[in-house]
Amino acid sequence: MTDGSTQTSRVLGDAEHEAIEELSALRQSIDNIDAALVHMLAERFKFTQQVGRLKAATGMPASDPERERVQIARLRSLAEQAHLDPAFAEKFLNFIVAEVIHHHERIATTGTVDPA
Ligand SMILES: O=C(O)C(=O)C[C@]1(C(=O)O)C=C[C@@H](O)C=C1
Repeated sequence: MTDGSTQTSRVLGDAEHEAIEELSALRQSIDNIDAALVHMLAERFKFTQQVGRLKAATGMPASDPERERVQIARLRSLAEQAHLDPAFAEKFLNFIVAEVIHHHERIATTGTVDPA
C-alpha cells in the first residue's frame, strides 16, 4: 500500500523498534547495577554481622545513634555531590541500619542471625 496511513505506521514501527532496542540496552545497565547493589549489600551485611558478634560478645548496645548521625551527614553530603536526593540517601541508610540492628539483637539473644 502507498497511502499516507501505511507510510505513517511504517515510520512509527521503526521508531518503536529503536525505542525497544534502547529500552533493552538501558535495562541491561539497570540489571548490572541492581546486581552490583545486591553484591555490595551482601558484603556490607557480612561485615555488620561481625560487628554484631563483637558487640554481643562484649556487651555493647546494638545501636549507636552517634555513629548513625555521622553516617547520615556524610551520606547526605555525598548524595548532594552526586545529584542524588539526600532525603532518599538518608532513608535508604536508615532502612539498612534498621535491619542491621535487628540482626545485632538476634545475634545477642540467639547467637545467630538465622531465623529459629
Ligand atoms: O557501626 C556500628 O556500630 C554498627 O553496628 C553498624 C551500623 C551500620 O549498619 O552502619 C548499624 C547500627 C548502628 O546503630 C550503627 C551503624
